[in-house]
Amino acid sequence: MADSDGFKYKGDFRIFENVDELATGLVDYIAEISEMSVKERGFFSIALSGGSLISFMGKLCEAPYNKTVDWGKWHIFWVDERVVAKNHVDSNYKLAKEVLLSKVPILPSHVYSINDNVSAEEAASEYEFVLRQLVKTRTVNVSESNDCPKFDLILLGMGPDGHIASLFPWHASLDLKDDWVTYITDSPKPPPERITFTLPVINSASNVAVAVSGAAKAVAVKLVIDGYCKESTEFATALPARKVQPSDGQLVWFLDNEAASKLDSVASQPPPV
Ligand SMILES: O=C(O)[C@H](O)[C@@H](O)[C@H](O)[C@H](O)COP(=O)(O)O
Repeated sequence: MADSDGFKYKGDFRIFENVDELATGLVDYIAEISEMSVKERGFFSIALSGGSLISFMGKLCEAPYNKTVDWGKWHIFWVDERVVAKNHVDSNYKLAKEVLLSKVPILPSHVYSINDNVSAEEAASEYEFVLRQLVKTRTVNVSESNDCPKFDLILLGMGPDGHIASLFPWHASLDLKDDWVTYITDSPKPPPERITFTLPVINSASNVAVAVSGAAKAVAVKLVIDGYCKESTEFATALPARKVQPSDGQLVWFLDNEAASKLDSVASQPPPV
């Protein structure tokens, strides 16, 4: 449905019976984009968020992916990171390392984690500097319409408030146009200090996937995809996830039945016989 300003939400969605099937669908898709990117560019640049998304990715360590994926070509980034030590329980890097990076042959020099020895502000500007170098060498592709990095794949989760990465509803960071990476010190989801890609970078990617599960997210999913929800007084336009609209790329949602349960297209299906 179009918003009052005529904005019409674009994106595909895939709905799965349960989180196990969602995880299989997601890793199949990641393996496919990886193969395509390596064929086209010789590299695969992938940016990860934190949260349950990473547990879904655990299936990449299993057959057939552990053998068929060209791990040596992967370059791994973080869409957002909590400003904590890399061995801290809140670190997105630590989670990805435990679930995936320590179990597959990704080259340590291709893992671009955030400097955990400096302030949030310094970490964000250092990370942007690193990205600029990698865009120059085209390890990360560049967008043709702006000078932003064009990641082969950006993976996002979504909170019940509609946040993605560390971009939260009504936060000034949502309006940044020129920065690639920014920092916040007031995250409503702990811990408070985080660094995050900005919307222009997320929306410049070739592919963006949002993986969401559970009934607690159903209202936000409905607001973002359908643009309204009778059970909520929130404005759909305020949800950061609704601002994820790749300008020249594909957006795919991976949902389990519970998260998708309020969508128009699902609610209008006849009940199974
Ligand atoms: O570091 C973070 O906190 C995240 O990157 C954040 O954006 C996360 O992806 C969502 O909050 C969904 O997390 P869950 O899937 O665990 O609910």
